[in-house]
Formats: sequence, structure tokens, C-alpha cells
Amino acid sequence: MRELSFEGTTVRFGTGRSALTAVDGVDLTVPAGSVVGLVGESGSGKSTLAKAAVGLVPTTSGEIRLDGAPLRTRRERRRLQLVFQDPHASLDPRMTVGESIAEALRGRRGRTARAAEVARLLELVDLDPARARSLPSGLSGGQRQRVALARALAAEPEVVLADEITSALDVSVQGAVLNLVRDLQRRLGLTMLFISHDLSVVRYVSDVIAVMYLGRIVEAGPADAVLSAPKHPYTRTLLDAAPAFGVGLDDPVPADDQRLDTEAPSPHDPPQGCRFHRRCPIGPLTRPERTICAEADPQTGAADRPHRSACHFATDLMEVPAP
Ligand SMILES: Nc1ncnc2c1ncn2[C@@H]1O[C@H](COP(=O)(O)OP(=O)(O)OP(=O)(O)O)[C@@H](O)[C@H]1O
Repeated sequence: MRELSFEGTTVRFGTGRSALTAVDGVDLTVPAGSVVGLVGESGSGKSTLAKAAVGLVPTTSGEIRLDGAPLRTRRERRRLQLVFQDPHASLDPRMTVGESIAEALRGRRGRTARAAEVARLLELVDLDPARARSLPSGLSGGQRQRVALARALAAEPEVVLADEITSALDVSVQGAVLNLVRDLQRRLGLTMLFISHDLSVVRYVSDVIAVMYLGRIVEAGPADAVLSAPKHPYTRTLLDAAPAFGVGLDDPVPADDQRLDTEAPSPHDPPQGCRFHRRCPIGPLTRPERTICAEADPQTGAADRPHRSACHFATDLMEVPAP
């Protein structure tokens, strides 16, 4: 069980006019043995943050630590395993399931011991060990994602980063894979960063929820608190978009609800002040007197605050009772 922490993590891509900051000074801790759900629209920087942790993209500044020690070498980063949305990307179509998993096993072992370990891992993800002889093309999407999980677990990781792992699956199998993830996380005591654009998915597995918008964490706190009493209007809009979990607040949301129909601003040129202000239901769009939103960049305050939010008017949201 290990704690993963991001401290001021920043990732910039490109130079000159094509430069963009995909991850902008992220402070986030994933406590040992717990699941932090990271949610936000496409392009908010979630994948880039996960890739930075495993060393697939270089950080521009900041530090990523495991139990307080900066992650630097490839060997240290092997303690983190990233599972992607698309198992096609992580499974070689020419290798059998067994070969793919065996390739990721740690340590030297004989053939029989490897086969036994592959069988154990397949059972761990609720697959028939006979599947070891199948090619990925012979499996369903859900089964392929289970194999991708088994392959990640073969490396005996301390931290698993799951990036949209149910997004490509039919709704009917999403629940089963989510159950499996939660079950494995508990049984193996894994530390997990669970990424999805879908708050109703994140909600299902997370102890803590962090909300990302244009490269920043705009809200983070215990899952129950974030869901029942969000402190950032962007989280509110995500909740409203996930109907089953709408918080039903009675506050000045414009009737012709234009908020997230507008496209997210470009990370090439993020808005001045609060990055969300041009889409915000409680900002200058509906309250022209709130000029501060377009002028001053709100901070979330200390990363160790249990429930933090980067909104100048967070108290407006907090005053509204939970459903
Ligand atoms: N290698 C790269 N080079 C240049 N820009 C990149 C690169 N990778 C990501 N980006 C850009 O960085 C921003 C964040 O992308 P990222 O994939 O991290 O977002 P995301 O929240 O994971 O969204 P999605 O769910 O669509 O992947 C986007 O604007 C994206 O176009």
C-alpha cells in the first residue's frame, strides 16, 4: 500500500503558438489503499496526469511521489501500472492472453510456475484460466479489459491508474467491470487513481473525488461530500448532467441552460481569471456584477484541506442544502 502524490505537477506540450499546458500545477494525493476518482471533460488533462505518473510523458515542473519519495527511475515507476480505455492498445493482437500476462510477470520463474501464475491472475479477474490460450480477438470487450487488468496486476503494482477503463464497454458490462475493480482494489489493498469523464462511474468506486477542468483540480474532497454538497459550479454541472445523481438545487441556473453546451475553452489560450467563468451558471454570465471571476484566478487553498474548491463564490453553493 503506497501513497501517490502530485505536487505542482505541470505538463506542457509543444512550443510557440502550438504550446499548451495540459496539466497546470496539480496538487493531489491518492492515500494508500484508497481510490481517488478523477473526473472532468475530455481534454481537461486527466490522461496526461496519469501518463506523467508512469513516465509516458515528461513533466515540465512539479514532483510526483510515492510515499514521499520522488519517482525518477523506470524501475520505481514499474510500481505504478496504467490500464487504458482501449485494451487493444495494451494487448498485442498476435500474442495469446497467457503470453501477454506472462510477459508482464515480475521476477524469473520456470514455465510451470509462470503458467500457474497466469491461471491465478485470470481467476482473480473472473476469467476461465483456459482463456490463456485465446487471442484478444476471440474475447469480448469486457473480457479484454479483464485481461488488461490481469496484465497490470502481473507486475505486482502498488498503485493502479485506471484511465476510462469502462468507457468503451457496453453499459451492461460496465457494472460488472466496475464491481471487479472495486473488489480487487479492496482485496489487494491497491492505491488507485480512477479516471473517467462520467461522474456516475467515478462515484461508484471512489473514496475521494477530484474534479479537473482545463488542467487544474477545481474541487476535491470525500466522495459523499462532493456529490451531496459540491463546492464548485463546474461539479454542479457535471452532477446535473448525470441525471441519477442530480442534486436538485434551486438556484439561478439559466433556463435556457447553455452551460456545458458551449465548448470547453482551448487549453492553448485559457480564459483570464477563473477558467470556468464564461460557462459558469453563477458567474458573470448570470451575475454581471461578479467581475472578479473574469479578473482573479481562484485558488483551491491547501491541498490537504479535506474538501477544497477553486471558486470565488463557493459559499453560494455550500449554502444550498443537500438533497
Ligand atoms: N502528446 C500530446 N501533444 C500535444 N498535446 C497533447 C498531447 N497529449 C494530450 N494533449 C492535449 O492535452 C490536453 C489534455 O489532454 P488529455 O488527453 O490529458 O485530456 P483528458 O482529460 O484525458 O481527455 P480524454 O478523456 O479525451 O483523453 C488536450 O488539449 C490534448 O489535446
